[in-house]
Amino acid sequence: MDLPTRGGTIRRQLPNPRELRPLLRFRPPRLDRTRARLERAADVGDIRRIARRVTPTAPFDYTDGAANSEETARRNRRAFLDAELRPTVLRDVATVDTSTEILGQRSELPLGIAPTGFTRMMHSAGELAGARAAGRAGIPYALSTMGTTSIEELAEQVPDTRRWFQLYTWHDHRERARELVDRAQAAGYDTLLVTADTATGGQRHRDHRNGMTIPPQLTPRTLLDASYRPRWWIDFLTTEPLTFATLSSSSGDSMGQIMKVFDPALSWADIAWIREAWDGSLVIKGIQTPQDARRAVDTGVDALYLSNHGGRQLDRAPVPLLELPEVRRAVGPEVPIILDSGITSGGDVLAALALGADFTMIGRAYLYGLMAGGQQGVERVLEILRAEIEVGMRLLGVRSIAEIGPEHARLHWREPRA
Ligand SMILES: Cc1cc2nc3c(=O)[nH]c(=O)nc-3n(C[C@H](O)[C@H](O)[C@H](O)COP(=O)(O)O)c2cc1C
Ligand SMILES: O=C(O)C(=O)c1ccccc1
Repeated sequence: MDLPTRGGTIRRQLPNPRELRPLLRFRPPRLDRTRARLERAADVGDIRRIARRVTPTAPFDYTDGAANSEETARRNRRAFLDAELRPTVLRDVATVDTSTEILGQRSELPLGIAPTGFTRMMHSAGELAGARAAGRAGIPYALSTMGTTSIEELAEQVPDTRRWFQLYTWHDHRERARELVDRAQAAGYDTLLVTADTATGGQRHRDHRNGMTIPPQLTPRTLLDASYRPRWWIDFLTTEPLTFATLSSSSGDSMGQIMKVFDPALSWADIAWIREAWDGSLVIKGIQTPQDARRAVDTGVDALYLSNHGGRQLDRAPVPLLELPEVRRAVGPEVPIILDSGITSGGDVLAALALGADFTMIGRAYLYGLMAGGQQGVERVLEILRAEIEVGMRLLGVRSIAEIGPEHARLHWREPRA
């Protein structure tokens, strides 16, 4: 074959068939299909598509969905996409350091794994997979009160991962909250996140429509779905039944019933006794306005966690990224701010840091990885985000997380029309 080039042509020799023979004898080792699929995924969106293919509709929708109109989850994403990243060029970014410090300890990335309930329903590897992947990446992992691995087992199995514990309190069961706090303390969790945006459960319409129950059940309705995803069901039915970090049992309850367990009477007065009961760092998760941010600081928390629960609670709630600059102004430069809701890329993380956050968390992004490929899937998500953060830092012209400042992002890529 002759290829035209500027200087003339290059004659390409066709190979002698005899030389091809050794190639034909070569048998590639059987590739691990999951790993190959994960490797081909370029971003978290690709990982989500794999997750959707291999996970039954009900658990996928529980994870992917949000409250009511789901508009809050869309706004969370839109705010990140509308943010503009503003480079400072010619800064010698030959070496960049993605690590930072949060609540007194180093984290290799400005990012942690957010607490999620029912994690062994997304994939049988569940919380242990998330915590192991976090440990390998050198970032913190938060266990939910509604997790499906006990406080003690997680600590025992994954002792080297930095562990945070997220607290939900139950109606009429305040003493149980105290017991959980004591257990988390005894098991070496260093930070307590008290979730404040869950006075009651959000209304998740996808769960209602799917007739979702905990645990998922094989009904005529789910059988067809199961025929497309037999691997998930085999896995689910042959591994340890769902037990909870803290609940005694759950047997076929609908999401609507489960959402009734939350304690609507939880108030600011409770933060004071929790502060007394807990020796480690204390964080209120689910702060959504500058006013509440100031109030939280006044009660003596160690950090604020700005979150609308990924749009899963109050529909049309404020978008954390959009509130962030005003919250930062309200509380001053010293109070650490952790932010989540809508983060799916390294660029999202950098935008949050530039606009005033110190640290970020991911919920769905890591769960897509978990559904797509267990621990390997979470590791792939963290690797994708790590690479995006590193490339993003170089292109922004910063060598360290501390160098990221307000000059590096604007909330809207063009001024909103007047
Ligand atoms: C499936 C799922 C379960 C969750 N369970 C909890 C929980 O038990 N406790 C809690 O405080 N937040 C929970 N969250 C909220 C996350 O901690 C986090 O705030 C949210 O996922 C962030 O938004 P993102 O998914 O867009 O990253 C859950 C989120 C998801 C997606
Ligand atoms: O789904 C959630 O967002 C959540 O916080 C939760 C977790 C477990 C049970 C109920 C709600």
